[in-house]
Amino acid sequence: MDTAKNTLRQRFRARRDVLSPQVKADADEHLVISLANTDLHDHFSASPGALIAAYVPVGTEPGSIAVLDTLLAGGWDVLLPVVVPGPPAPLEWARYSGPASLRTGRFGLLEPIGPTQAPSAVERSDVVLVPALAVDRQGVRLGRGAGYYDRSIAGVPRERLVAVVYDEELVDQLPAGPFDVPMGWALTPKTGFTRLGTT
Ligand SMILES: Nc1nc2c(c(=O)[nH]1)N(C=O)[C@@H](CNc1ccc(C(=O)N[C@@H](CCC(=O)O)C(=O)O)cc1)CN2
Ligand SMILES: Nc1ncnc2c1ncn2[C@@H]1O[C@H](COP(=O)(O)OP(=O)(O)OP(=O)(O)O)[C@@H](O)[C@H]1O
Repeated sequence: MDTAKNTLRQRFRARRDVLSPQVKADADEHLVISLANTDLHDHFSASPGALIAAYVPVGTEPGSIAVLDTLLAGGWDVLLPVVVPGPPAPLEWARYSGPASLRTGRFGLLEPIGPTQAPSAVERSDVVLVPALAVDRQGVRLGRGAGYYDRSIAGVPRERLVAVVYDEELVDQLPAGPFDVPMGWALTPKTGFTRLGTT
């Protein structure tokens, strides 16, 4: 199972590695539009002022700081993950209050400088945007392979969990592992929100 997942990770990574800056920028712009429009409120029945857990994209991960700023401008409270020292453990969380509030943390990831909140903070979120390399139509998500998110989101209702991927990374089937937490939605640049696991 792990070999199968690792082979798939390499394959999806290789595709991201050759994304042109223009394609990436267009995709990020579309994500901003999806999140700025009413989709979020329609799908999650959460009003501005509600809490959304997001992530700061690195490399060719879909999304941008502009996505985070769009959420802030829309009145959302935004939480970002903080990786704690040591072996993989549940993520801690801290509030995003703008690009100046970020500093480089573990693995070169940007993290908020403000006070951190316990891992359970994510369970108060109305929406959780989860980074992924791919997701399938049943909701099985392929992540980086360290298990940080699977350790962190098991207590979040599925219908609040959104895997953010490029359109080609929403696929028919991925191998599922025992700890995989199923996603309720995919968010892709071209299609916006797609409900997962309902057929
Ligand atoms: N933008 C973003 N933030 C995120 C995640 C993510 O996938 N994307 N995570 C999703 O889980 C968590 C961090 N998970 C990570 C897991 C492994 C590595 C990584 O690069 N590991 C290297 C070892 C680097 C080192 O030891 O210094 C490796 O595996 O080779 C980075 C982040 C939380 N924040
Ligand atoms: N809740 C958990 N408790 C203990 N081990 C876990 C848990 N979740 C995942 N793991 C372990 O972490 C490793 C990576 O898991 P998996 O392949 O599901 O990662 P992933 O979902 O791709 O990564 P991530 O969640 O970091 O994006 C595996 O060895 C898995 O057994």
